[in-house]
Amino acid sequence: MATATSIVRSPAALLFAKVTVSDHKPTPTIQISRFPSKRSCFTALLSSLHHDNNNNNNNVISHPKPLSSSQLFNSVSNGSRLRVAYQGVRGAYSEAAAEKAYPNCEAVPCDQFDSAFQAVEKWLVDRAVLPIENSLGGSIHRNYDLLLRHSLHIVGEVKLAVQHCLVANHGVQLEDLSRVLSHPQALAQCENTLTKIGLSREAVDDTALAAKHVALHKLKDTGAVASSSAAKIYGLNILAQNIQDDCDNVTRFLILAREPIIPGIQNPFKTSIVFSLEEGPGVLFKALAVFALRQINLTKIESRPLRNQPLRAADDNNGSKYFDYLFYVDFEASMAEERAQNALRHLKEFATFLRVLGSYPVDTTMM
Ligand SMILES: O=C(O)C(=O)C[C@]1(C(=O)O)C=C[C@@H](O)C=C1
Repeated sequence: MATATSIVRSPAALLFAKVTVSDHKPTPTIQISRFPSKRSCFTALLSSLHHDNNNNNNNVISHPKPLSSSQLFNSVSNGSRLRVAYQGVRGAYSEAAAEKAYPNCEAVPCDQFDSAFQAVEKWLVDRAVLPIENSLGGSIHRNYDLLLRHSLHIVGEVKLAVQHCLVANHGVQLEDLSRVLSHPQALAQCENTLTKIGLSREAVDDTALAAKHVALHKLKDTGAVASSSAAKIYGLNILAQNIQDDCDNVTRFLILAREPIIPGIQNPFKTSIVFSLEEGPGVLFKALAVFALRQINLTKIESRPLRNQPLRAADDNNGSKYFDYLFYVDFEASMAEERAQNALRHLKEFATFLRVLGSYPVDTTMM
């Protein structure tokens, strides 16, 4: 058996972990070991689902189970097809995004976004495909925070048209439903429709997990907002199609890898950066001007709290406090272009922190 041992750097703790990568072992069965505990009323429901998963007592719904952080040391890559981690269970939109990015890949389900980041860092998979923003629901803040906490590189983006269905068990009518389960982003994208129907909403980790739960527990009063492929996988009936509030509902996913790609100039490229600034009048204006001065178009700006020092006293000592922010900016230029290099050199002169997250081809499939 050929094995390769590599040292992988865990940026969060600045620790070094030893990971063994084998290219001959078969892919191990990946199991759920825990569910997040954030949503209290839903915890019992989720743990019953967990129990069902582990007993594997329903062969209609026995699919590979998501990778959790605790299993990351026990799983190996078989070295054949490209392995692409996504968050969710089979039938999630993220799985479809992974398959759109890499049509012949082995899509590997992970229970949390963080597990997908770690799976790449520990060489268990080759890439991760994770949602970053949606045209209706906005940014997926958790992934912005994780991008900084981990040291992966953005090597591409993929845009996916998201068409939600209201799904339920066969024989269940719309008027039988009192609540609906789904991912918070999916619920937000269908806000108006769900309000009109008058259904109460409960959040779960992904849309396909919602469908799976409704099917597994043969629920009669609860439906799910999920994809038509999730309905098919879990044997559910589609009560309504295209229920998102706008028919042009697109989610943008990032493709993450251990190594950056060499930026090109032949195709349209985009670069993602994160930086922080001193407090003061016009500082953000000055930061954004480094791009405007060079005719570089910005496509996205997001601010997130700088977590290790969220509050700072004002210089004038009048007792007021400022929040500290990180600014995430996407701009339309490749790092191979001189104007992009000059812009970042200029920004570095006054930014208190700057990191290039990746320079990668623009997904032009939905333009
Ligand atoms: O729940 C899923 O199916 C996902 O893949 C997650 C997710 C998201 O996080 O935004 C992906 C696409 C849709 O916007 C809705 C949910």
